[in-house]
Amino acid sequence: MTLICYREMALPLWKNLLQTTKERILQQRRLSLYNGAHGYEEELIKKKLQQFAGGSINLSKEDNGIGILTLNNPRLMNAFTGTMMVELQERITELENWKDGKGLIVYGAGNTFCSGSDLNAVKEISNSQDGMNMCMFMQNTLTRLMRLPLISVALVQGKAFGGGAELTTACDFRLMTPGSEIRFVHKHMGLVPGWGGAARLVRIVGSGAALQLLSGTARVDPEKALRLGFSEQTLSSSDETRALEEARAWLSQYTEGPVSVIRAMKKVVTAGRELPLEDALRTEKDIFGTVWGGPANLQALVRRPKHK
Ligand SMILES: CCC(=O)SCCNC(=O)CCNC(=O)[C@H](O)C(C)(C)COP(=O)(O)OP(=O)(O)OC[C@H]1O[C@@H](n2cnc3c(N)ncnc32)[C@H](O)[C@@H]1OP(=O)(O)O
Repeated sequence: MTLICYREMALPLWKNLLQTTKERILQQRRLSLYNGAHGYEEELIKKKLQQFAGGSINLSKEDNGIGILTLNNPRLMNAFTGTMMVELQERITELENWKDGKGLIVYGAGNTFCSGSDLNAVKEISNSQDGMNMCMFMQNTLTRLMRLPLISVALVQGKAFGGGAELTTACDFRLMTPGSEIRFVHKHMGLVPGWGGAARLVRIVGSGAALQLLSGTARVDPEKALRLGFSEQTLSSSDETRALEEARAWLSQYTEGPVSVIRAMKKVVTAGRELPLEDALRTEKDIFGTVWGGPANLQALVRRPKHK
């Protein structure tokens, strides 16, 4: 009798768990670009990447709704090892499931951003199948980062080279510290960007400037980045703790306010940025429906604020 009751209680729980897991996988597929239909073999490349260990990607979630994502491999100027690529994907999944999140700062440990992919690992996966799978793996992950309902900013200290430069373009904004440098060095490696960096760069600075930065492997210092509209601001300090504090303060101007509204704001902009106009308008209507008559809206109607 007890056994039957226990089974009856446990069954809906299992069903619920299965349903949630299924929904999560479906949501990840929707937010990603590539799947098996594109010849993408995720499990194969993950297994390969796990062989190149080192460093870590750390995430801390603060009470103010700001997440801090740290690239942590200072011995190699925060170059992306294989396990760091896999960990980045895991942290992005965590951020997708963080319902209280409003903002994200991406930065590198040890006063430098990231020197791109780990050249030791790259040498070992230089065949075409691994290269294509790694490219699709990183594009999927960085596209999901770009589509997070969080306002994201790359805090660039020291150097952001190659894949590190590409990563900065997956954030909504970039802040640079004095003496820092972003550089798409791919041409020197006989490559073009493959983590989605070229497509995103064109949308940020325009096709002419993007072509110059890529084909000239130009050094982008804070002044040049400001001129190009690539960076929002040059911070006053290049000290890690103080720069992080400044980045937090800068981001807070935009994350201040109710979670539901901030997240909805990022979603309407993502739709506007990515979809054809009519689809973007319909998406905006749907997202509007999630905040209209919601708690923040009703409270504002009671307060009747004057926007002086
Ligand atoms: C997606 C496509 C890509 O990302 S392709 C990779 C593009 N990136 C690169 O080619 C960066 C190559 N590295 C460099 O140009 C220099 O190391 C830079 C980043 C300018 C730093 O110079 P510097 O401050 O003098 O330090 P360093 O050269 O002594 O470097 C310290 C240790 O870090 C290592 N390191 C650096 N970058 C990488 C990398 N991408 N992959 C693997 N290791 C890297 C250096 O080799 C050096 O290590 P070690 O002390 O010699 O053992």
